[in-house]
Amino acid sequence: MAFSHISFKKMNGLGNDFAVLDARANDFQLTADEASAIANRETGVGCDQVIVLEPSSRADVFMRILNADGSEVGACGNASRCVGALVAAELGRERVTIETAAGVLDARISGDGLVTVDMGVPRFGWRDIPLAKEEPDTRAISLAITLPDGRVLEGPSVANVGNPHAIFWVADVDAYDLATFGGALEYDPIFPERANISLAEVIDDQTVKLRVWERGAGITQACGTAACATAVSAARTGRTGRSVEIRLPGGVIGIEWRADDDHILMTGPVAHEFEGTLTLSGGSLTVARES
Ligand SMILES: N[C@@H](CCC[C@H](N)C(=O)O)C(=O)O
Repeated sequence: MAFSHISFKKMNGLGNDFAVLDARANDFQLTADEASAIANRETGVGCDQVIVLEPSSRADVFMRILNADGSEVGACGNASRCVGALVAAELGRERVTIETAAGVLDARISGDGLVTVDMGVPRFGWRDIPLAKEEPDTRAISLAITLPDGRVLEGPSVANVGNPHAIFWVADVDAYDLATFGGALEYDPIFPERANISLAEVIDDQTVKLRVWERGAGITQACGTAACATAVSAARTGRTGRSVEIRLPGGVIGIEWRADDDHILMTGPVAHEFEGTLTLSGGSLTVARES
């Protein structure tokens, strides 16, 4: 590791949890192995993603996102809300901007403790997802998967909202054990950069129930970008309107796919868990929890 002591904050968005490290004043780079060690729930801080805050010349902060397996990615909806809340509190403002590898996001804090992030415009072209081969209609691609119990999942919608998502529409999301087959779908050859895999059930034209297997992290309590990708895919396929409530195991995210400019507005809560210090000594990581 390129650091010996660094403080962290443990936060979550609807149970999707993060170790947030601050490299703005104290410059360091994490390797994939170091991020995995921090994410380890037995020996590290324990989290789905490691978030590193860095200086930005285009926004109030740059947010680097590393999955629990160490892979670096372009977007994380729940972490965007957490970082938005942190930086807004630091600056004493209600609106802040966050640069990510996928672009600059605008975050707004409302008086009710919720944070709204403009997640930008979704992309649906097969090269944008990306997919390994041309698919003429990304509202339902030609992928079909036979599950170990013989049932078939087919025709997922796909979308890129800064990261790749595949959404399988089913009648009952609880009738499937996503943990047993999510990993194989994440690595299906149709997804050259792997993908986040969701099962989605339409409750009514304003409500969708969602379970997510996250690329690089496995099953999580909530995934903000999956909520965005699901909402836009639901609207695109005529399953819902453009304003929906996405119900995840960890709670509810509100999504509005704005008609004026196609930007996705994601609204949800953030939570502070505890703070602490990471120390590297003799090549091993120790975690001291301070509050
Ligand atoms: N939990 C996040 C998504 C994190 C990245 C994702 N696993 C990927 O690899 O694309 C969210 O709330 O969006």
